Amino acid sequence: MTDLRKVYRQGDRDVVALDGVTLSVPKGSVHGIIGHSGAGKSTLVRCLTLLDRPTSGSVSIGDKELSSVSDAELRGARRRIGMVFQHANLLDSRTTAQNVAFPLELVGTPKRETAKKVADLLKLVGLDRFADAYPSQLSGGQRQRVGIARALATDPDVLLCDEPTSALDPATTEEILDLIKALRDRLGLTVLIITHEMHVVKRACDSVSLLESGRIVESGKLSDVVATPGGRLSMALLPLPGEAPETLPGGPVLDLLYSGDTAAEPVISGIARRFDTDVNVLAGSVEHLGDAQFAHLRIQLPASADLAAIIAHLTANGIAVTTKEA
Ligand SMILES: Nc1ncnc2c1ncn2[C@@H]1O[C@H](COP(=O)(O)OP(=O)(O)OP(=O)(O)O)[C@@H](O)[C@H]1O
Repeated sequence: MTDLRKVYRQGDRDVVALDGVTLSVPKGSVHGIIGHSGAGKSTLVRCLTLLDRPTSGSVSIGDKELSSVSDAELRGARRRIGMVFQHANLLDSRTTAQNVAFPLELVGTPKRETAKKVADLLKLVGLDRFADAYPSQLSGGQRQRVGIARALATDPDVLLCDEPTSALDPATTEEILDLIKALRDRLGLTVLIITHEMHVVKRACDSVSLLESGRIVESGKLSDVVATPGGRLSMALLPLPGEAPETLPGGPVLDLLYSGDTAAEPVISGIARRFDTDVNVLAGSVEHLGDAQFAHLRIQLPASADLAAIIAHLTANGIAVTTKEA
């Protein structure tokens, strides 16, 4: 999407819901868009699914621009994006198989082809034994699996997931996110997950954008944004406990941010030995993101420590250091 703007007219004033959103998601990757209520997530979903026309800017998949297609081409263009909703939005009077078949019926797919496709999709999402069950007989996680199978029925290039796990318990959330990643691997899908929950981003995404007041204010690979000292996403991905003190009498307080390779080194004992000093760990957070481990530590050194030399040593070892107190 390029320079996407959406302005709503409300009475006599304009509400800018999207204010120049530009984002390119590589094919086959899972990208999270995270934002608080009112950030513009729903508007973005509506513009991406072509339910709403952006005021300006464009949406493309591959080299096909979707936002400027004629009304006649709209249905075909929409099929390139499979949509997964917070609540699976299944038709209660239809069985699992009939729900998945629904988008195929809409485009007039022959019955035999539909039956084969539905059987394949149900297998793919692990629901082949539930083909004849009705939504009321399924758990929330199973219903969401049906929703995902239905979204895949028209062989989309992109899976757009709007708060796909917000209505699920933590264990089911993990199952569904793992399924989405497995489907990406298997089908080469490009996945966009719109969410307000950071754990969804941690679990499922390769890259992430922070949407705020209709703008993307930070964006990048998870491993890059987490390693940006002071970055909003970094602090949200690797938070320190709320009560961690920023200043303390007795000596300087430092925040250290480091990743996988460096995390293998014993950073704290390394400083203690090398500089013959005490190191007080005030707070810490360690996360596995993708294949790598990231750590965020807040430490305090004695007033007598050689601060400049310690910071130079840490920086030389690839550790980002922020001084909380001079
Ligand atoms: N149809 C509309 N008419 C006028 N203003 C709108 C309309 N839709 C959205 N807005 C405004 O655009 C801004 C973004 O809203 P949007 O619903 O996209 O945010 P959101 O991030 O999805 O929030 P939530 O998670 O609460 O749904 C808000 O200020 C909202 O009031």
